[in-house]
Amino acid sequence: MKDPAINVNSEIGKLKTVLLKRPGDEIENITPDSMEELLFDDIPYLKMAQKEHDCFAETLRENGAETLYIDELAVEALSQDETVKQKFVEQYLSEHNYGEGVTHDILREYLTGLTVREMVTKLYSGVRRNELDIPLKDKTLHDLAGGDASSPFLLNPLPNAYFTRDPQASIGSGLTINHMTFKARRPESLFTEFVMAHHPRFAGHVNVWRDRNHDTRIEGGDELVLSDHVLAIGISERTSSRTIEALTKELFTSSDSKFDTVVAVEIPHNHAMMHLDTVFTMVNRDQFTVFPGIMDDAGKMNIFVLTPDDNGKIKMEHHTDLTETLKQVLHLSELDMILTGEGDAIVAPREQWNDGSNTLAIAPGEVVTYNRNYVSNEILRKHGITVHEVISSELSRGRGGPRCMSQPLWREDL
Ligand SMILES: NC(=O)NCCC[C@H](N)C(=O)O
Repeated sequence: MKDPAINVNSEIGKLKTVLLKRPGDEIENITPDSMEELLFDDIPYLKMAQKEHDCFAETLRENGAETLYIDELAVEALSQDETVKQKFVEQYLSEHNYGEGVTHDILREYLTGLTVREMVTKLYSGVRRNELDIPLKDKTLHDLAGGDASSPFLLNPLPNAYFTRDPQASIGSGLTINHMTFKARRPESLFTEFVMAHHPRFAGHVNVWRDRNHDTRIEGGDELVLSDHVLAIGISERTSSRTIEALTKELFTSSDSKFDTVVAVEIPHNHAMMHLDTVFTMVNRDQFTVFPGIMDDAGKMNIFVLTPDDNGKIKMEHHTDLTETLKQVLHLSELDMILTGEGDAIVAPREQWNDGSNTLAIAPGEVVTYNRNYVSNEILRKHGITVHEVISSELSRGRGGPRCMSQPLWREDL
């Protein structure tokens, strides 16, 4: 790939460019009734969430990272050409089961009548049923009866969009554009698809290792780039073993990829630990954070190391010790595994719930974390890590931390 627009060969190389989404009106469209379906445990106070997010973004900029916003990139990509905008709207509607009919036509007319910026903002925040005037005689059974019709939205809001880690994942000179697990998040990666295909900064400059047009699931919170040839991928609530196998095959066979080892790590399937990065992150060349709750009482877990064999197939080894496995694949003689909340029976799960394990490395040994996880932050400092704390009362209500809120697009190579 000539002039790649993405360069991510580690979890810890100095962060130079990162993709974000500032929380917007989509947060105001969460209600107690829709909260669970929208994957929130509470309703954040938007003004404060925005202040906190601005503080996060400012911390990244102060430390040398360029911040790009996915909605801005989408506006630029969809403004390239009227046909791109039309194609995007058609696909967005068809993925919401408005393939044809009066509601489809009214929504299409409404959305394409907006400026591209208004349209993008609107799609993130959602379109309410009462915003559009659909005459009763034109309503279909789908508009009137049960199911979806009981929702106040024709197009649901996308309140999880500020977790930019998940709809895609940068790996080497490319990315995966993800088929996400829950309906509430699936539209998010359509924005990525159009940005990568039509934005002048990215079009023709990224390898797409796997696109979103698959039935099997994967999310970026499960995809960790441990080195320029080793990936860790969570087998989780959100990422299936079938996807991991297919992605591994693609990475092992593509001439643009240097990856030759995939460490598939099985984690519990639940909302507190929905992705690998909610329980395990890399903070330095030989230092990691881990939430001990992912292991059994003997400290064991299921880990599968995938490598190419001599016949162009994939061979697999079963391991049970995370530290030993990492030492082996990363060729380290020693490794420092830092326990979230120091492994305390109360502090560790409390801080993990508010993303105490979800650190974002901005350079080797330098991380951004939520200030509320003060025990884990102190432990990190004791282990020699530089910690930049950001305010976090409202952002954490969406169950994601600094790593979840950021998609690195460029890191300096180590
Ligand atoms: N990488 C991450 O762990 N992202 C956090 C995503 C939280 C969001 N509410 C979700 O359930 O998808």
